[in-house]
Amino acid sequence: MTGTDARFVGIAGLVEAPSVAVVVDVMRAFTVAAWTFAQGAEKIVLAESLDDARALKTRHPDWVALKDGPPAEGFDLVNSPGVLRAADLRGRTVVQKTTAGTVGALAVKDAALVLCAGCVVAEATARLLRTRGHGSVTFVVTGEDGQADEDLACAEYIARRSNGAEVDASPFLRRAAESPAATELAEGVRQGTHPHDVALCLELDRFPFAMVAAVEDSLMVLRPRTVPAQPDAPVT
Ligand SMILES: O=C(O)[C@H](CS(=O)(=O)O)OP(=O)(O)O
Ligand SMILES: [Mg+2]
Repeated sequence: MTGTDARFVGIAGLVEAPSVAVVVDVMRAFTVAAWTFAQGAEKIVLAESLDDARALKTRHPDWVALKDGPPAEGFDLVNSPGVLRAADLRGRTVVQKTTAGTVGALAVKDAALVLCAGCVVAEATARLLRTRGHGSVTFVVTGEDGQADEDLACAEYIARRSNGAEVDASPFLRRAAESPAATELAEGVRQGTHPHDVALCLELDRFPFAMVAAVEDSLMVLRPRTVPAQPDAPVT
């Protein structure tokens, strides 16, 4: 492969399953997912609906159910990295349902490779794309019908890094910091928040792993995948 041929689409713009999809949700689903793994979770089941999430929790009482918005009966956690980083999730399975991120990942469940990403796993995601040598990558910009600038900026940054280009991250992070989503989180418009959420969502490369989603026993399951630093080394 000589480089990534990137296209950027909103969820509604997905007409057919791409071969390789990078689903981006900076604020907050995939920042939360990364923190979930950092806190020890084994896997995340991406739920199709709130009812599905509740049903999974009922069937597996030891699983941890998480949704966006305010705390709700039947759910253990909210979609907030500031809240998540205080949780002990060692060995746990987490069920996640959010408005944008999880919907985007489920929309590309038939793709050959699905990565879920935010700023906190940007370089690991780009490295995985480089090491696997895929030529054509569809970046799913999950927020605001594909217009969310925090997601688009992150997607554009990962696309450039996946080609091995030296990229100054600051303008991309500035766009994310100045996005409507960041303002809504900072001003308390969104619910189920923590004061550090925006800052945590903007921590570039906080984690060394990428996140790969795949269908397992008819559920869409997200797992961390550590990617070797050397561009040509095999993926673990
Ligand atoms: O939790 C979030 O930040 C959003 C939901 S909302 O915009 O606050 O209602 O969900 P996400 O899927 O993480 O973008
Ligand atoms: Mg979002």
